[in-house]
Amino acid sequence: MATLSNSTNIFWQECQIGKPERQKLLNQKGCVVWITGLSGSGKSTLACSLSRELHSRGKLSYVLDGDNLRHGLNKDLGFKPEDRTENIRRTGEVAKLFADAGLICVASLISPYRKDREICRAMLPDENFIEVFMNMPLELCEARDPKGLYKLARAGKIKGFTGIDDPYEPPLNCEIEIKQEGGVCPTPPMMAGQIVSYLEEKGFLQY
Ligand SMILES: Nc1ncnc2c1ncn2[C@@H]1O[C@H](COP(=O)(O)OS(=O)(=O)O)[C@@H](OP(=O)(O)O)[C@H]1O
Ligand SMILES: Nc1ncnc2c1ncn2[C@@H]1O[C@H](COP(=O)(O)OP(=O)(O)O)[C@@H](O)[C@H]1O
Repeated sequence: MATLSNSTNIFWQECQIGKPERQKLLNQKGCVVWITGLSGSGKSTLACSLSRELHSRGKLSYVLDGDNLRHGLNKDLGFKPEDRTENIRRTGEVAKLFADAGLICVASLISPYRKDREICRAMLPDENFIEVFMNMPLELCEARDPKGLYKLARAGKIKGFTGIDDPYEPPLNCEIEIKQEGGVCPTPPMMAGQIVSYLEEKGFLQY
């Protein structure tokens, strides 16, 4: 894997059309909504529901889904800790570009390690990184098991599976937490509504 900061003699190029001009055009503020949680916790479901809701309001978003990125940009990476770290770093950099483009970038990755998420947060002004924790119990995720991966992990056929034999470090100070109420999971539109309310309140849905 390439080491970081290997380039020398490079200079930052500015353009006359910058983030403010793009945000004005779109009438919204670019930011990153970073959804973290166990496999099966509902990250992709929330990302898609949120993107649909924003679209219906005339707001431009783009979803960066961990599974999808691993089909292309991150296809050279596996699930060893250092590969996950690089996966999150690259996604953070791409998300930063989308936010700079003026979009509401929705990143949905397990992103199990706190320090990796903090590195992505530090790439942006703090208020522009909105960390959403899918706080669903492992038992629920495992019961859902839509891809049958927990079953394989329990059988020892997948090694280093998050929540089984690889750690998940919950956020300590996320902006939004999605959790069950009275043992019931909010519906996808309800989860998306929670994020939209936050974005509205913080002024991201207008410029
Ligand atoms: N060992 C192991 N641990 C966790 N997940 C695994 C593993 N192997 C494959 N998968 C599948 O990969 C999806 C997670 O990819 P991510 O890029 O989000 O993972 S990470 O953020 O780098 O940890 C994850 O997708 P989601 O279920 O949507 O979370 C799994 O389908
Ligand atoms: N709010 C919800 N209520 C009920 N089922 C859900 C909810 N969110 C997700 N699911 C279901 O749980 C499973 C895992 O969701 P998914 O979005 O793929 O999770 P992740 O991306 O975190 O792996 C899917 O079968 C999905 O339909």
